[in-house]
Amino acid sequence: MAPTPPVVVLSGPSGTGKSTLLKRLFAEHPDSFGFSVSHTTRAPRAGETDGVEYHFTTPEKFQELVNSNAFIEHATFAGRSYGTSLAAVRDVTSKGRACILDIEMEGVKQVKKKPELNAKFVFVKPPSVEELEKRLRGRGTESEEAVQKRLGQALKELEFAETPGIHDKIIVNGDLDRAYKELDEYIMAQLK
Ligand SMILES: Nc1ncnc2c1ncn2[C@@H]1O[C@H](COP(=O)(O)OP(=O)(O)OP(=O)(O)O)[C@@H](O)[C@H]1O
Repeated sequence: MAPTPPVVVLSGPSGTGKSTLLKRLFAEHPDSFGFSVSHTTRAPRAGETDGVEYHFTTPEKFQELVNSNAFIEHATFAGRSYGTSLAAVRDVTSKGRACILDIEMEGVKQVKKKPELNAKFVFVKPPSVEELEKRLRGRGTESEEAVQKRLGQALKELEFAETPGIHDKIIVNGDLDRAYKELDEYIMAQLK
């Protein structure tokens, strides 16, 4: 039997380039990867379908899932809960695809406590905080207040990433092509 494909956790400050790198990875290897479908208590937006973008869930049902230890990581942002269930991860790996989790620091800490997942942890680092600020502004998706908030959080994430033994691979996303090559080589080696 083929071995179960790996779970790869990608984290790093907002604006560091995770989505950009992942988009390219998925495009270049269309059959190798999948994202797990998360649970959320937020309402579906127009065009969103239950079980596709998210598993839309009531707060009561979400709490039941927390209590039954169904989530490998979960968190609440702005009053809405989000979680990644083990079943959602296995849905991806059982199809022979590596499951990529794009999560933030608190989620990383929780997944770290699940050694049975055998996850690999990749951290995407900006070349400098100044460059990160430039990218966040350049993306043009955030208000000034949101940029400041994300930068404050980024400093915490960068400090956390210094903890020895947290990440299996740290990639500095300075030159995009070079960073992509490093990510591609590391992840493809995990798939062998
Ligand atoms: N190596 C790079 N050099 C210059 N600009 C980059 C590089 N990588 C990404 N960018 C740009 O930086 C901005 C932020 O990238 P992206 O949205 O991929 O970040 P992210 O880490 O996924 O952020 P979030 O966690 O908020 O979703 C984008 O405008 C993207 O085009």
